[in-house]
Amino acid sequence: MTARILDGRATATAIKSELADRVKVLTDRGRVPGLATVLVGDDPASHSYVTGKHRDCEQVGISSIRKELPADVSQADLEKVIDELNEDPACTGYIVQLPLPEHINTNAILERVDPAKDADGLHPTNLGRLVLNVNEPMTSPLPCTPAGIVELLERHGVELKGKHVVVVGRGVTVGRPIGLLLTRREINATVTLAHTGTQNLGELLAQADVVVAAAGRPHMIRAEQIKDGAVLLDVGVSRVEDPETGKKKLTGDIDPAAAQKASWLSPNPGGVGPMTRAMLLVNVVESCERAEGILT
Ligand SMILES: Nc1nc2c(c(=O)[nH]1)N[C@@H](CN(C=O)c1ccc(C(=O)N[C@@H](CCC(=O)O)C(=O)O)cc1)CN2
Repeated sequence: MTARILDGRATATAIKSELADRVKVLTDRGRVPGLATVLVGDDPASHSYVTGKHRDCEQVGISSIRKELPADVSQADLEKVIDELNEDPACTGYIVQLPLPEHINTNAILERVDPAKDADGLHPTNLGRLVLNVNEPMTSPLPCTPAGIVELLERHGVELKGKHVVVVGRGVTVGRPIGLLLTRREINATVTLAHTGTQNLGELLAQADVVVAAAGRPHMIRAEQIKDGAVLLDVGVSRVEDPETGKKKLTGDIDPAAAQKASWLSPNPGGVGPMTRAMLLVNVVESCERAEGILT
């Protein structure tokens, strides 16, 4: 068996085309969606993700604002930028690119974002709504990567109902929130959250119908660990030196040989990453639609 590809690039392109029509409706009514990004420091990967977010905005007609701060910015100065964005009417939603430098209290920053402008769905109020399941119908943004994974599977017709999903990784952007989403009644999966401290990971993987690998450990999930026909979502990303070229290349958490045993695989790059970006745009558009009374 060779896995079929969960094509995140093509799916994200389709979502962006649908969003462009919705943005036109909003702008025709005088409500222009505007995404701001806050980037601290000069990490090349974070720079490239933020650049991609602005490019996506341009493609669908969302205006965008870019705030860049030095790596040694103080907590107080960063909070000032957050306060300005909370007040800026041109910014209808924004994100603070993660990770932030170690001297910054990340949770305090996430908590300072106006929950109504939280385009990442990572404010405690919005995560709390996910926990309480008050989000049905959608009244607040979902974290982008978990929402992107669900959308990617749905658009490829992969059923999650009754399936055992093993999530590897407990980060705030993927591992922790995805279980809350997948165990909702309308999705109805059973979720085990594993992480780098899990002692019987092998046993859990052998039982998994679906594996969400989000630990950021290159090729940690191997073919011999997974069940025949498992669905594999490769989320974690590391930059590893290619022995042939000596250059750094993107490497996911799943060993490519696992594709021979899986039924579906999201490649990395080209799988969940583009979906994360597409769902960010969805959050921005939906918050404007809610404000306009189009989405209830
Ligand atoms: N505030 C946030 N910070 C971070 C998030 C997040 O959702 N919100 N997630 C990640 C980074 N991220 C978005 O910010 C992100 C990562 C990867 C991609 C992506 O499209 N990757 C491409 C490959 C890109 C490359 O070639 O370098 C792919 O997978 O095909 C998009 C967004 C951590 N921080």
